[in-house]
Amino acid sequence: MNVFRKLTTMSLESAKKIASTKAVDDFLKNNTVVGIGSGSTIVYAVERIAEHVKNNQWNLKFVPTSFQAKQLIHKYNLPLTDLESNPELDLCIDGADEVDGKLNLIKGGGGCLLQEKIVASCAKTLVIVADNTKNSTYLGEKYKKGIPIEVVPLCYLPIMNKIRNKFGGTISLRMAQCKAGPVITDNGNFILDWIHSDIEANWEKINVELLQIPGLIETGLFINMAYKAYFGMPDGSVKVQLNNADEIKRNDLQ
Ligand SMILES: O=C[C@H](O)[C@H](O)[C@H](O)COP(=O)(O)O
Repeated sequence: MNVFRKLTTMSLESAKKIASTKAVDDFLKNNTVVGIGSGSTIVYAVERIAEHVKNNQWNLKFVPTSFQAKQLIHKYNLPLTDLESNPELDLCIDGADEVDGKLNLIKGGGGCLLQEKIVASCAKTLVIVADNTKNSTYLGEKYKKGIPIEVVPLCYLPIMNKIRNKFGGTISLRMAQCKAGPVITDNGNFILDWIHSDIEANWEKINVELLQIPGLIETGLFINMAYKAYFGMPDGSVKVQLNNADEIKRNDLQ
């Protein structure tokens, strides 16, 4: 492996780890219900959570946002629960593909956006952990693969046409890497990736309009949902970004 490439990869992984460690140390409390996000960064958060549970004998329960998250919860022998037993969560920790200046997010690069958004919406506080490459001014500045959109398989093509005709941009059906055909989500659906590179885009309005399309289940636009984001920086520090919007839930200030 090229040495430069190896060093870059290592520093990104360590950036994910320091962000996750600090977020967990700041937000995890005893006797709470916690949502566990999906992706590569959340792995470090769960590692840290498992240390707290073991060292402090904490009584916590965990709601997964994907098959992967459920496996992580099992791997560390953490107590698993669901939204039927625990419809209200104290905290949800998750990664993101991009975080803009207002803490709006693009999520779903790993195809897990639907359950992630449901679980986050049931939590008092959503905290995001990421490496510094995810920190941007506007959505689409850094993450170039487009907005992930989960759709019912039978209408993926009309939905692609409707989005293209109404909003422009380019849109594609996400194809699997080790299987012939499309990616199938944990919910049995397809994912579209929509590239719309207007830096002035009103994502809140677009998100509402997208959700009007029959068969379009959910978007990877998480608008005004995150309270705080932790970014691991190349110098080993952690940058913390806060959502100052009045309506955002903030259980660390209570
Ligand atoms: O569908 C995947 C999720 O939204 C992830 O949280 C997101 O893609 C970030 O993943 P990673 O931490 O691997 O960059």
